[in-house]
Amino acid sequence: MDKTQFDLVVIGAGSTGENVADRAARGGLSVAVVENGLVGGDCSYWACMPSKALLRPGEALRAAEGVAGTAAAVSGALDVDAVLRRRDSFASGWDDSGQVEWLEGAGLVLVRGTGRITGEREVTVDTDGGGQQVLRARHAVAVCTGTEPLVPGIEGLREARPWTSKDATSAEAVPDSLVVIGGGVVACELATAFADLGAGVTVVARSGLLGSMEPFAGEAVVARLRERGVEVLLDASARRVTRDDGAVTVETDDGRRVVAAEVLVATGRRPRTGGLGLAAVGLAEDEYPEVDDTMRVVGSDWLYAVGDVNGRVLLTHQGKYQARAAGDVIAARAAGGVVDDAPWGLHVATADHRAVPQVVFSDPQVASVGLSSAAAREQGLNVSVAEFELGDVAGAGLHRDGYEGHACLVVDEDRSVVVGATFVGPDVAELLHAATIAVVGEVPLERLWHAVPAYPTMSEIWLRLLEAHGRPRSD
Ligand SMILES: Cc1cc2nc3c(=O)[nH]c(=O)nc-3n(C[C@H](O)[C@H](O)[C@H](O)COP(=O)(O)OP(=O)(O)OC[C@H]3O[C@@H](n4cnc5c(N)ncnc54)[C@H](O)[C@@H]3O)c2cc1C
Ligand SMILES: NC(=O)c1ccc[n+]([C@@H]2O[C@H](COP(=O)([O-])OP(=O)(O)OC[C@H]3O[C@@H](n4cnc5c(N)ncnc54)[C@H](O)[C@@H]3O)[C@@H](O)[C@H]2O)c1
Repeated sequence: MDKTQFDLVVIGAGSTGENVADRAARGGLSVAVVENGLVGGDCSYWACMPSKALLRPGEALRAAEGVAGTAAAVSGALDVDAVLRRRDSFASGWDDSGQVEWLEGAGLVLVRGTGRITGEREVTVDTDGGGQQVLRARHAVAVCTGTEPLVPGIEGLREARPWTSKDATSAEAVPDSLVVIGGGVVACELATAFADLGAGVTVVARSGLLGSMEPFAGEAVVARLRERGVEVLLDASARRVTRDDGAVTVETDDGRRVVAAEVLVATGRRPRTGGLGLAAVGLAEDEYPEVDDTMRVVGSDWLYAVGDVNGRVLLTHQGKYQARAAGDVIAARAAGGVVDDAPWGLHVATADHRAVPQVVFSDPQVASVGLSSAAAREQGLNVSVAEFELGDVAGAGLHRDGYEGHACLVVDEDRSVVVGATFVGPDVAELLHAATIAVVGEVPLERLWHAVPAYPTMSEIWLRLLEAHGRPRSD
């Protein structure tokens, strides 16, 4: 085989790129994967895994402290060193040899270096060894290069050498104090983690927290952070940042000053497309490429953009879901086979539009799927919202003394189906998939009344929410 010619060339071996490549190879294609960092990408080394490894010990401690009887069995604070060493193991010590072994075992060819598009179906790699290799794709090129932190143009911020989520998730030590700029998922999770680990944390958010979710979610996270001694400044925009004698000062536009050892910027992401050569194929270099539901770039018959880089949904599980569709459709198109691109078909990522599940591992956890009530109304749906206090469910009371939590279902009354759900409270993450199934399956409320939650589990929240909504008549 000509080593420079493959059926598919994938740029980026993160969780998305790995899955595009694997699915296409299972479909019979030869695949090269180009990676200039660690095989496995952000999720494995600087995002999901290390951040959750930093958060889990605090959760476990709170769980034990929250039950009379076990509370007496735990004393003292977290063992920070042990937490950091456990985090290291979840990041595989930032060594990707395990993932490389998997990749090669799957029959994929790894090319280490930085790839860029230099023509139709052509990728030129500046290899890690210092040379260049030109890879030609018979059928398709898939760009799976992810996103990078967006550092806003706040005066002095860049010069103050801020932490990004990459620095925070791989931190070797816990700073005495940390100021977090931003109010989204990264800000909430990392503020929680570093507060658990003993840092004095301040959050500076220009509006509320978790703004795209149901308002009660962000409000609950703010309340708990404050209860635990985190200073949360809402409706506060960072105006200027300075670093002197090791300390960082963040000044807000209403004149407040926060001094801390480190500043973490958590203000969103931008596509990692710089230098990728997208301009050579008529696309903007610094924008999320527009794709159809098979992840093919609009206007092209060979270029795909999958996962974070297309900006549809910045979540590992959705990137992998897109990857399964894209890998399969690339193989199908290469074979001249049938393409099933109707909504919910084999080769499309329909769930991206209306059934995305997400868990924020803050304290309390926030788990949501589908549309928020505000988004559903904006879409013109005839919406009703059923709400219930999770703490009033027997299983939740057993789970933790004085359990506090809240949940809601967003119902499209015209179709009598659930289009969104949000659960807030300790350990609600595992409640979410039932809601995802209800939303994706468009299960009529009439039928949901027959899905009986076991007693006494937290899942009885479903029964209470259905009762709060009222039983629909089936005639
Ligand atoms: C702090 C944090 C926590 C998160 N936690 C969660 C979570 O709990 N759950 C969840 O679902 N999502 C989470 N996310 C989001 C998740 O990390 C991303 O959605 C996911 O990593 C995207 O995967 P990807 O493969 O599309 O991109 P990436 O993981 O970014 O992979 C892209 C790969 O492409 C490589 N690359 C880039 N350019 C080139 C080039 N020109 N040539 C060669 N290689 C290149 C990069 O080195 C990288 O390995 C979190 C994000 C952050 C920041
Ligand atoms: N558990 C998870 O699933 C998980 C965890 C972490 C991250 N992620 C994903 O990673 C992505 C990135 O997360 P994120 O928190 O960085 O982004 P985000 O979009 O969730 O939040 C960005 C925050 O920064 C604020 N902001 C934006 N520009 C600003 C500016 N100039 N000044 C001050 N504030 C500004 C926004 O108001 C918002 O509060 C998200 O899409 C998220 O879904 C997921």
